[in-house]
Amino acid sequence: MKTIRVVAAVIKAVKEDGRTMIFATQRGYGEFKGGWEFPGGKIEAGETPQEALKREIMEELDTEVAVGEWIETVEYDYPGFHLSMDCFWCEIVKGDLVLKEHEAARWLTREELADVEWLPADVAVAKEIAGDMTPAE
Ligand SMILES: Nc1nc2c([nH]c(=O)n2[C@H]2C[C@H](O)[C@@H](COP(=O)(O)OP(=O)(O)OP(=O)(O)O)O2)c(=O)[nH]1
Repeated sequence: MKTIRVVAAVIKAVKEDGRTMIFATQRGYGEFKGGWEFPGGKIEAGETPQEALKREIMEELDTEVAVGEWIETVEYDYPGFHLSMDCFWCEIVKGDLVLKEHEAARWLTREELADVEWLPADVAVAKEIAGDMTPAE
């Protein structure tokens, strides 16, 4: 089966009340339209995952991110292809997260991470991230 190598940004921000929020986007086109994901895309030849991620977030959201720690690499079999997806913590350096390709976006608290319809490959990542975040007091 064909393998698609993708990189995804788990963009976090600390809000005024001290809570950490995660940015989730809803796909606006294609096979998975309507599903929720972490923004990102396919790694092109010659790119490091970090370079691909910075490029994709600039293209999709008009925003510069700093790519931080690697979280995990998701390996998932879709009916037509195998997905290998590197997930990284990211923070916004500059920009307003303009939705150029996505249908919608939400900032989610740890508790809200279970509230959106994640793409099949993302369900486990969302759980893992919730486990890494500090619960609300
Ligand atoms: N970006 C992203 N893609 C994901 C996630 N979960 C998941 O299953 N995918 C799948 C959907 C797509 O089949 C593939 C990513 O492709 P993409 O369409 O975002 O990549 P791209 O921007 O380079 O796309 P394109 O120019 O070829 O349309 O990975 C996720 O959290 N983020």
